[in-house]
Amino acid sequence: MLDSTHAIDTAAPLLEIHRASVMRGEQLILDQFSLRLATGQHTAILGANGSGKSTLIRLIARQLYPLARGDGTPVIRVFGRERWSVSQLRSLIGIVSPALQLDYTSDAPLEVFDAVVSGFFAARGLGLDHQITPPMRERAHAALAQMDASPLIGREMASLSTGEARRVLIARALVHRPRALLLDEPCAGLDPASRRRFLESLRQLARQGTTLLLVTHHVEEILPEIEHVLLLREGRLLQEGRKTEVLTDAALSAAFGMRMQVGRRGDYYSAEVL
Ligand SMILES: Nc1ncnc2c1ncn2[C@@H]1O[C@H](COP(=O)(O)OP(=O)(O)OP(=O)(O)O)[C@@H](O)[C@H]1O
Repeated sequence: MLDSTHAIDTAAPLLEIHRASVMRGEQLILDQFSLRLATGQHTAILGANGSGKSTLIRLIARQLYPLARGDGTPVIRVFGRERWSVSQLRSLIGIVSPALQLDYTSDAPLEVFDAVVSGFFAARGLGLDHQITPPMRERAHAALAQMDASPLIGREMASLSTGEARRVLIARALVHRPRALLLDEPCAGLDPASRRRFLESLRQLARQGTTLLLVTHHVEEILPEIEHVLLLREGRLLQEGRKTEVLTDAALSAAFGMRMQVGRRGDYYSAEVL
């Protein structure tokens, strides 16, 4: 089925990674990694420090390239297609990472609304050649409201708290109404109450139809809506499947290299080192 706004094949998986290997220098960082994400299949990728999570995100964001395969078959496809421009890709999969946050909260002046609306131009802020149309303005306001970030309009990005800046950057990614949001360590730096409030706003997005791909070290951040979990270890897929099958003491202990015990608190999971 073709979607007229993006000319995409909506019957194809949203994201397919087929046996991707990535080298950095002499080191193989991702080793034959595969992932298949259907629209609506909220997924968590869990792994210890150095397991390859950021490398995977950089691969999806096209900031790193996989080793070509001898048979020429595509390693990454989005809605069944290998080639997309970076701006087309952003309008299908929004990405929010700590690296992006660092860039947007640096000292170079940038006002919150400008940061969000400039998402339409894939630019860090607004330039003289950027023509903001009324629908763009409206969409930027709606995305800020969706993330409870409207009161921040007028503030400088550099003046925001970690959690506030993250909400604004998610709003920026949402201006395109992306099919999926890839969130790298979305709760890093948040206190426990802010973390829970933030997770609840992500749940709203998931319920409203944005497919979430969450990359994290923390089992506690796996939203109830996420049913599909991948465990990464040393650049390889250790285990993949339904949350109830993957979040076990044995699997987490293997992923993190230490004895761990999984617990449940209401709709969320928890894990502690024994
Ligand atoms: N530019 C690079 N050159 C060489 N090795 C690298 C480079 N970038 C990352 N690595 C190595 O690749 C491995 C995976 O790193 P990556 O940052 O993807 O892990 P991660 O799971 O995101 O870790 P963390 O949770 O600490 O952010 C690590 O062993 C790291 O040292």
